[in-house]
Amino acid sequence: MGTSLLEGIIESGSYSADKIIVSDIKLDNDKLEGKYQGIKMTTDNKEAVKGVDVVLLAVKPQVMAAVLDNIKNSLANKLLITIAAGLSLASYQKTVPDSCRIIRVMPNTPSLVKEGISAFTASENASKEDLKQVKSLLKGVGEIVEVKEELMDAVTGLSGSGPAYIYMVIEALADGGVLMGLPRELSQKLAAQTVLGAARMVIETGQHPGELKDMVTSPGGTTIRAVEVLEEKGLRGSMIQAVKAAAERSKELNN
Ligand SMILES: NC(=O)C1=CN([C@@H]2O[C@H](COP(=O)(O)OP(=O)(O)OC[C@H]3O[C@@H](n4cnc5c(N)ncnc54)[C@H](O)[C@@H]3O)[C@@H](O)[C@H]2O)C=CC1
Ligand SMILES: O=C(O)[C@@H]1CCC=N1
Repeated sequence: MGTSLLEGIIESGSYSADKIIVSDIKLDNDKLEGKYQGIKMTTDNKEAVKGVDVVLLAVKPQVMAAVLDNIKNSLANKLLITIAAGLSLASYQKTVPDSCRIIRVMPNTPSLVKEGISAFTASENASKEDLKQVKSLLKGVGEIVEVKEELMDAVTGLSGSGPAYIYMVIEALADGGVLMGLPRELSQKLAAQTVLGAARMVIETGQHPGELKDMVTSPGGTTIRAVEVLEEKGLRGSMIQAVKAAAERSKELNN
């Protein structure tokens, strides 16, 4: 996820590569350094955060405590942005200096192609400038919305993890096309563009998805036969339960 954000941020022009230091214990130096002139790479988190104004943490929730403990002495007066699922603002505040402002963000991987959506929530000591900064950083990679912290687990279950559910839908649609005789490549193209087009219809017309579904569904036609199958097999119930399961897992990660 860190790489998706990094590449989206640089390519959208939100930040130039020569202002960024990437720290990762497993660095793929050649790849990023070759691609983005001036970007600095290190495996030393402590070194990386020393002279900067903004620190963005993109490690797994399970290693966050160790990473924070290692860098906490360099976080005074800095803006800390974290994209870790589940971890509350309070869980960081236990470790970082009081003067450190924290913004918790839940992005998603389509940020890589500037079609992401990120939700964020900020600590009380975050300034208007901090909010502006995070918005300008993330707006280059897609939509951005501010939410109350108690909604972050639900956001994680929906838009954070959601791209995976939709990739499964696209893969399954393509399999269906292949089953009915379409070549794989054509089938995948038809599937992906259908998902993209349907999403655009919801966003651009503002119509209820049920109403848009009805527009496709001719009486006695092909679509209603498929809708009957999807209802029998529990597509909508499965999606609702999937979002719930992921949101509950997000909550568990804070324990
Ligand atoms: N993958 C996704 O779609 C999303 C992930 N997130 C959050 O992003 C974070 C990263 O998740 P992924 O990108 O999926 O995991 P990942 O395993 O692909 O990336 C984590 C990176 O952290 C590095 N790393 C591990 N320990 C480190 C340490 N001590 N110091 C410096 N670097 C270290 C790893 O080498 C790796 O490159 C998680 O907190 C996750 O909850 C948030 C939204 C979406
Ligand atoms: O699977 C995960 O835990 C991360 C958080 C949201 C998307 N991926």
